[in-house]
Amino acid sequence: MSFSVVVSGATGYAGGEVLRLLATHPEVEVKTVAAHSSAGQRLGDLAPHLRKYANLTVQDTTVENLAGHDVVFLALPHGASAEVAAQLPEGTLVIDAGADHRLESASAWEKFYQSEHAGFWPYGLPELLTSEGKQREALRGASRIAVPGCYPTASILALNPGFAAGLLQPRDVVIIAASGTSGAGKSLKPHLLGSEIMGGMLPYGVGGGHRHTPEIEEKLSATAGEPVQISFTPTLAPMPRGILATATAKVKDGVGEADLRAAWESAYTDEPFVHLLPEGQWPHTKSVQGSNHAVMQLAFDEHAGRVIVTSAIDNLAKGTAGGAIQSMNIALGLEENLGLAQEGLVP
Ligand SMILES: NC(=O)C1=CN([C@@H]2O[C@H](COP(=O)(O)OP(=O)(O)OC[C@H]3O[C@@H](n4cnc5c(N)ncnc54)[C@H](OP(=O)(O)O)[C@@H]3O)[C@@H](O)[C@H]2O)C=CC1
Ligand SMILES: CC(=O)N[C@@H](CCC(=O)OP(=O)(O)O)C(=O)O
Repeated sequence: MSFSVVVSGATGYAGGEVLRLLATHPEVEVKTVAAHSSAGQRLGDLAPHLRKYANLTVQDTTVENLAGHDVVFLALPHGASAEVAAQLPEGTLVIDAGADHRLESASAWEKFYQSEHAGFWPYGLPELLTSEGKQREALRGASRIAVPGCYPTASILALNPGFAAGLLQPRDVVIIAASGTSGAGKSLKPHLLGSEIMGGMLPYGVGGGHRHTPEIEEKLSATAGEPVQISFTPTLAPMPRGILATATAKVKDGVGEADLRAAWESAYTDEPFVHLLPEGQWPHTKSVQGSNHAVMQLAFDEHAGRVIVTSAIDNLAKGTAGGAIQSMNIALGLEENLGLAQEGLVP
């Protein structure tokens, strides 16, 4: 049996990546693609790389066009998914790549998104260690899933094992992450003009203002069982895809390198897509490009009393579309790695 799927936001980077990965998925059939301003056009004229779906005509994102499928992927701008999602049948699996249902805290949502909170769905990060075990269990049979943001995926995976094992201090956590330009979506943005971003790097959202700050804090706090406070700085890197996050936290008294390594190893050793690299190897964004894998390495800086964890993901794969499909597989009771067999694209 195959599951019928509609991808809304199909003409965007995230929706396009969902389609690219689903093209090799043996248990689903993409029946409908939808978007907004490009409705009525042939997908092949807008996204020629998606050959399998070239002859599908882009539909408008309406409840009527989305209903009637087993699975609905929403890859729309923030704020655009909540209203349509609320009108879809309970039995439909709805997977939202946008932010609308990621935050449990209504006040954090209102502060960072300046709009009404739409509610909270199970968080689509299967490897997250929670007080009730791995988040994977909360996704089994779920009918609504909120896919994490790309920076939160890289950052939370980097620090979660240390908080789950009670090894890290909850204050003075610093995360600096570099993202490829596709993280900003396909619409024209003045700070992303090719001639200015190629060959150079710049920070943005500096000083605690980036909307991924509350998302990272909320999930790490739930794991730690106490409020975790982070300072997060994103930067733009001259590459189309990829995130390299460097996260550092002070360790608790008496914690050493062996404790840290044991915690990260035990968190990820059985995970199909998240890996602590062998000692001495450090993550490279190229090695996960196009794949659903996340790779990381840690070091203990004894002088500073801090653990330093560097993690790499592809923002469009594990950071969005890959994570969304992995979560779909779990929710539907399929093998978790279906449609996600791609290795990294090197060089
Ligand atoms: N890019 C990334 O790395 C990541 C993105 N995400 C999230 O995925 C979502 C999509 O991002 P991304 O693909 O980058 O964005 P893009 O700008 O590349 O694409 C946006 C898509 O949404 C459609 N769209 C725009 N406005 C509306 C609307 N009002 N109603 C319905 N459809 C609309 C567009 O259709 P049309 O072209 O026809 O107007 C297009 O298909 C966002 O919520 C983003 O936060 C999450 C993690 C990472
Ligand atoms: C480079 C870049 O601009 N990145 C985006 C993050 C994209 C993403 O994953 O986050 P959301 O799903 O929350 O939009 C940004 O900083 O806004």
